[in-house]
Amino acid sequence: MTTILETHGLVKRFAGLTATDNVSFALEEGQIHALIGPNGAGKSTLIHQLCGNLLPTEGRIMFAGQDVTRLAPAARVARGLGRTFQVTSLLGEFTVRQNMAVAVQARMGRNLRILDRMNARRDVWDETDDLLGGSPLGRRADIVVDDLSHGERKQLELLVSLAGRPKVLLLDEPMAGLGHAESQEMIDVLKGLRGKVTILLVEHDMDAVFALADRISVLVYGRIIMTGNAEEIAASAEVREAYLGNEDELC
Ligand SMILES: Nc1ncnc2c1ncn2[C@@H]1O[C@H](COP(=O)(O)OP(=O)(O)OP(=O)(O)O)[C@@H](O)[C@H]1O
Repeated sequence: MTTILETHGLVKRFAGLTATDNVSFALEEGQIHALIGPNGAGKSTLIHQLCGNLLPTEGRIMFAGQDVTRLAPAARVARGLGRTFQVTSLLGEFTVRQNMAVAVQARMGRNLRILDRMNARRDVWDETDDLLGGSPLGRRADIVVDDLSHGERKQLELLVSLAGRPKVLLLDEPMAGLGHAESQEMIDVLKGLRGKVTILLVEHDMDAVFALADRISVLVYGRIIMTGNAEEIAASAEVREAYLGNEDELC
């Protein structure tokens, strides 16, 4: 297995609080690796350091064999470290298909003053339609974003990220705010990405985590207390202890 993203002794301190406490972990190419932990465990702080929104106090982040610890967020995206909910938000008055085309064109490095000119760009539309064709959103391609449901927007944000052809996708709570049917559809969409893109998934929804993750790391008070597969994590007394009061979450 090849490690694509790893941290070495990562530490993030906020005043007196150590939110990331000597975290060393490895994300293997092709896997879906979930990061779980109780509220306040430091999951978002870790993700923010990986995508470059926060600088670590100590330690190193390696991506595709290179040290990216101090690289700006956009430079990480350009190297293939993608994430959802990034700065580029959806264009509410444009259709799903137009939003996708903008994302595809942005990856191709072309001008973002766009849609009229893009009528001439067959390659942009071809790739857009390929991406949409493999998604449940394909049937909503001509709907404007403002008319999409919350779950459909989340799916579109994911697809927009994929248009950047990331090597690794950092997903921060993709199930948040979704109803049961929408969550199930998102799980299916993410299952379809297995083997195509490496995913680090931060998620509170344990059904989704256990349905998707090849590996799971458990973060508690800023430290990774265990990494293993779903069975190992579910069977761990230490992990159950960490979720005390929420044990049902781990069923
Ligand atoms: N900018 C900040 N300044 C000070 N403290 C912070 C900052 N960001 C996060 N923290 C603290 O760091 C700790 C970890 O927070 P973080 O949001 O990373 O946890 P989390 O695991 O993502 O929580 P949740 O599951 O509730 O989203 C918390 O105690 C939080 O209050």
